[in-house]
Amino acid sequence: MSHTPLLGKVEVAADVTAELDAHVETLRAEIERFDPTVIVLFAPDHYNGFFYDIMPPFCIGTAARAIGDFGSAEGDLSVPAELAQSLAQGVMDAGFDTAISRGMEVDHGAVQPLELLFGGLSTRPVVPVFVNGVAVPLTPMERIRGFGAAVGRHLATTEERVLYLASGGLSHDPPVPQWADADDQARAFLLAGRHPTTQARAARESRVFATAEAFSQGAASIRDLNPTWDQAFLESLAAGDLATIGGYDPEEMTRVAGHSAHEVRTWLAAFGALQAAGGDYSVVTRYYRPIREYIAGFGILSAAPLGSAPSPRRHG
Ligand SMILES: O=C(O)CCc1cccc(O)c1O
Ligand SMILES: [Fe+2]
Repeated sequence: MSHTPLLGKVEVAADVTAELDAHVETLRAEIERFDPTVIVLFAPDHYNGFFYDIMPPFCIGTAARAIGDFGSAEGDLSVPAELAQSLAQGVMDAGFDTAISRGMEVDHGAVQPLELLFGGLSTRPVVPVFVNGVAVPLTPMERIRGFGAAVGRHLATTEERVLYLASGGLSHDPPVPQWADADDQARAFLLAGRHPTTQARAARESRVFATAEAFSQGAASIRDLNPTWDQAFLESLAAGDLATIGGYDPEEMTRVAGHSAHEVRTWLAAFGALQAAGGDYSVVTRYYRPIREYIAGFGILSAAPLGSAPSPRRHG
């Protein structure tokens, strides 16, 4: 699912809020029926936990703490360390040289789906898997599918009932600084801006709120949402056609869907994992709406392996 730190913080038409809430509720019920023993959470980061001093394409956390940006929950995630470590070994054995962290810091990108779907940070065991979705250079999209598949193949050898959960995207272009056009101060932040002062954090959050306000009135300089691109992405995922998405060109993604559209990497990793672990899948819940107030093409797509889906909605 998409995330946005503006959720619940800015005004959106009541029917849109109701529709989004209803779909989150559907997902919640779906997950409750599935009753996962562990959640593998593919999440991006917005220069809160990962910076340019060391920016890996992937990182598996054996322990993690949420930093609490934009009023999101702060505190420890409940990470099954041994499982996370064996997962890291498994994907490395499969040829994906993942980074690991024994003290990962995560932001709203990881926390929002946990709060929405589980009511908090530590109600279920979670293995956080950072997927870089903002800091160029970016590894090819096909590599992300492969990485996800390695995760799925490894976990399929365990007794765990795994929920693969991805957070991010779809098309959106929030005001996250870019190295290429950043001034010295912004570069210092992008390089190693961990644990900002309260004032620095507040300034950053105000900038996002101001941009969202302008954007919803059609007056921001950020790239527009791209519902056509978003729907095509969801359609390929729904059809199990991960090869098409694996062939996306990152530069074109930036151009047509915004600098933060690369967060869809988390979705590709999760569906890659699901497909590798369980074979063909069918969609259970699908939702999409471009919501400018949230600076988000907001989507939800859930799926389960064919034959195991809890009351799947079939087409035709
Ligand atoms: O953390 C930041 O500064 C950017 C936050 C942000 C804003 C709008 C939509 C998003 O999906 C998002 O992540
Ligand atoms: Fe984001």
